Amino acid sequence: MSPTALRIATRKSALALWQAEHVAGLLRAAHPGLRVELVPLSTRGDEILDKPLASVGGKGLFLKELEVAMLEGRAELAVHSLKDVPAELEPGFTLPAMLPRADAADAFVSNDHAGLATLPHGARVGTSSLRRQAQLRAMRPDLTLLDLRGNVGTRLQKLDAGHYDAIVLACAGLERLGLHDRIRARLSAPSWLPAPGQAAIAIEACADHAAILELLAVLDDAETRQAVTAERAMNHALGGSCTVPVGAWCTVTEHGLHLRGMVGDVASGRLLIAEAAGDSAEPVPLGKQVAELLFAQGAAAFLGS
Ligand SMILES: NCc1[nH]cc(CCC(=O)O)c1CC(=O)O
Repeated sequence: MSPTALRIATRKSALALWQAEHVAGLLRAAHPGLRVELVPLSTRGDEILDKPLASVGGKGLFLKELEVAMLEGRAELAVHSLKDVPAELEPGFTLPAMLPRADAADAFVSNDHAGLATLPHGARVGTSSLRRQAQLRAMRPDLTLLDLRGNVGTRLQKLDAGHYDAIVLACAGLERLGLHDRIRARLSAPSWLPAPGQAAIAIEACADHAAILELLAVLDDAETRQAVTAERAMNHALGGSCTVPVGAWCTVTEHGLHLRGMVGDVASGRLLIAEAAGDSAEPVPLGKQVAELLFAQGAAAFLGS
């Protein structure tokens, strides 16, 4: 029997609520008559704001409460930014849909400066992402890198309050929040790599609820899934945590997939970069291949902890 209503577990940040509303609208349009509502929840990842994410347990913090809500029957699905979803899901869960990807570039955001290249010597740049820190170090060893956590609105407020000369955010998040005007410059591939899965919205559900999975799967975008599956497979093969600076960018063309991957070191600003092409039906082997190429360049020394 097909469900008549779906409840979407979501975090309460403006970006999370926008994404959950977006999915709700798509589900209502795809399934006329289906009732869809939001179940906003607090997660530990949202509550712990004073420490770098990597030191308090990583990405899973943002998912846990939403997964518990699904297990307890308070929601049928959860909506996430795929980049916040760990390489390996908790047992019993699956990602039945990934929406078409938005702009995966990062955004250079500043009130006083047009781009990274024209920042004055020693300028203060805010980001707690190790991937962003390592790439900033590589391009501009002179910069002062400062931690910056919180949701998108909080980060912009801290910039506007003068705590930083510039900050780095995801273009996709700014665009979804109607903040496109804050993007001073795009930091984009191939010279700057996004996080695995950046700019893709994922739907998570219990793996054994076949009727629900069927309703959700209509929103899946095959090309996005191929690309982000390759990126996430690479990340997983590298150890798949957010305690290491890892970037990945996979493009999909008529000729197949092309994956470029990066492992970096924040202290030295050294970046290892590898790339390979593969068949669009085989994204996981491609991700593993690029991870192997990075290991062949010495990635293990960057990952060791
Ligand atoms: N880490 C928080 C987060 N998770 C997803 C996005 C942006 C949207 C996306 O990548 O889909 C952001 C904000 C940011 O990095 O600026």
